[in-house]
Amino acid sequence: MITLALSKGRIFEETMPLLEKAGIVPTEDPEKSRKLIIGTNKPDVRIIIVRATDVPTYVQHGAADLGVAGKDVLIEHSGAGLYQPMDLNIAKCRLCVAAPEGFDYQSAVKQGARLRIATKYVNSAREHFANRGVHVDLIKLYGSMELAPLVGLADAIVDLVSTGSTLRANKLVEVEEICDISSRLVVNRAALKMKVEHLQPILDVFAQAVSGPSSV
Ligand SMILES: Nc1ncnc2c1ncn2[C@@H]1O[C@H](COP(=O)(O)OP(=O)(O)OP(=O)(O)O)[C@@H](O)[C@H]1O
Ligand SMILES: O=P(O)(O)OC[C@H]1O[C@H](OP(=O)(O)OP(=O)(O)O)[C@H](O)[C@@H]1O
Repeated sequence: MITLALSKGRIFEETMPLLEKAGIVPTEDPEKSRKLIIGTNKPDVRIIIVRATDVPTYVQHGAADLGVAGKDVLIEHSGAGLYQPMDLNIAKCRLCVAAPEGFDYQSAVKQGARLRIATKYVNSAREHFANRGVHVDLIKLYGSMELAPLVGLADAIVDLVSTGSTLRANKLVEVEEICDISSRLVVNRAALKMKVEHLQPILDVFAQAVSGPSSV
């Protein structure tokens, strides 16, 4: 049995076309079903539905053989045992520093101000500000980071931006880009060795599907 860990929403939706190219079709839609283990048309392949941030944990511990996780999630996850064979080029966005429209971030940085930064991405944020020599107090949040500067919890945030509409809706502007983000396939190293006959064909089809629309 091969177990694939996916999160509901964009990761599931954007992974589906790649799975279909591998001839794998889920028997249920996780948006409609409350089931957390979903079968597929292949009796030896199942999909487990987990939180996006939990995908690396399930794969690391071998509860899933492989999974799809954002680079943002993988940077924050600490743990060995994960093999990252490919960038699937899905769920694309960027990790940014954003601040309220009226806040002169660059001047504050130049003046050496100590900034309060709200984020879910503390490892990425710590590294980014350390590289820039910016003094920060990091405030860990689990979502809705855009709210923090609006209510005085933080001076700025580190969050994902795609269209920019969430920032605009909350009168925030991007002041620095940290890195591009996309989702990666992650594979349990032990599973790769022990289940290579089952896993390798799936990995091969994923690789072909990612490399171009003309491939099968
Ligand atoms: N607006 C966006 N556009 C494109 N990709 C995004 C966007 N927001 C997040 N992503 C990517 O999709 C992944 C999954 O995001 P999703 O919103 O489904 O989960 P989450 O709410 O971030 O995680 P969790 O449920 O564990 O808190 C993220 O880890 C990121 O790589
Ligand atoms: O630039 P945009 O296109 O507006 O996208 C950016 C938003 O997308 C992500 O949130 P998401 O939609 O995943 O909601 P969540 O944080 O509640 O999961 C991210 O945390 C931003 O809030």
